[in-house]
Amino acid sequence: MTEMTIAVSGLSKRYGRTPAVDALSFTVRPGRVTGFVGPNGAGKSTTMRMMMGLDAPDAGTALIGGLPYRELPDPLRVVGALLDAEAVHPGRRARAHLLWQARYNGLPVRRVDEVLEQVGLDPAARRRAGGFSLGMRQRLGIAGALLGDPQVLILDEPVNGLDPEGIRWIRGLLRSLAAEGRTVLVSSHLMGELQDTADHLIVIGRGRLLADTEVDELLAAASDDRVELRTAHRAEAMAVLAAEGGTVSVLGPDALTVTGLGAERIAAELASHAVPFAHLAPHRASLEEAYLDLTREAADYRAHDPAAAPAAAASGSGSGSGSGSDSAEEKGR
Ligand SMILES: Nc1ncnc2c1ncn2[C@@H]1O[C@H](COP(=O)(O)OP(=O)(O)OP(=O)(O)O)[C@@H](O)[C@H]1O
Repeated sequence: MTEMTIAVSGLSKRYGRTPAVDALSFTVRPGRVTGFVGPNGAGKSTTMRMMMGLDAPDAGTALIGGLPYRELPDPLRVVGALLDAEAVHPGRRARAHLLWQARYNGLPVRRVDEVLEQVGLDPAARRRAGGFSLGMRQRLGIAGALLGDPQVLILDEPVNGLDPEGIRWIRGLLRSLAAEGRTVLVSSHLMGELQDTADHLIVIGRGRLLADTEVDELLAAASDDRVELRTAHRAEAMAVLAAEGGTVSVLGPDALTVTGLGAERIAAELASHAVPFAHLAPHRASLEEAYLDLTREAADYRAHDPAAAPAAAASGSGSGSGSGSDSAEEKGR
């Protein structure tokens, strides 16, 4: 079977004078969940629409299994997409909507009941989509994407509107689709949403690539050697660890962070000075922190550009450690 990658190369699109997507290149591979992240207005939806042949690029290509979407011989069996959950006619019943989609695209009708069950909408199959909650409409859109049993899934903000049970469900679904060897691209403007879902991340800002990275690598790079320590004997612990060359800062009444000494060394020093402690663990950065580190310099740059206010606001909380000398903008080139 052809390897069903999504290959984006030099992709660009402007709306008037605004570049929505700017010379973007990346590859989405099978067998893993790839998160597509960036603040509101970063260009995720525009990129996905170009992948699906719904918008024409000004330059560059977006190929699925080596072909533009419009040249795929049997597109719905190759790619399933959720681009706009509001696209269902409100008067149409869920099952009738999927039946129409299946018949129109020459897909087996039995798939309709299979996908309704897969997304947990079978009890609502005969209800009109107009009465659905946003979460139910998302599930119906995902059912439509799965109808052709496609190798490639392109889902724009599928978590939007889902309740906690729904979020857990979609995580499981995406992970199992990837485990079956499918190519899964899922966008979100919230990094945290993808923390337990994505294996790989494509991060964009203002239409440009900021990072193309394994989630684990990004987290490791952002986690540095900070160790969190809880002890009721804060002053003694600070004295011992500072004397050993650690940099200690106070997090709370009984909480410290220590850099410059590993967790094992800290445990050994505290034990040898008979300072009791309750908790000692290496700090593990959240995806949100890693993302802020990654976009900080790009955000500083954007803060001087009034046209970029939404992107700057979305990534400008300013917490965390310095991001070193190579800027996120440079990494993207
Ligand atoms: N049809 C359009 N006409 C004019 N401008 C558009 C159109 N579609 C998108 N844009 C602009 O292109 C830029 C990228 O928008 P896009 O919707 O692709 O971003 P996004 O990353 O998907 O954002 P969100 O997270 O808000 O969905 C934005 O500046 C947006 O205003």
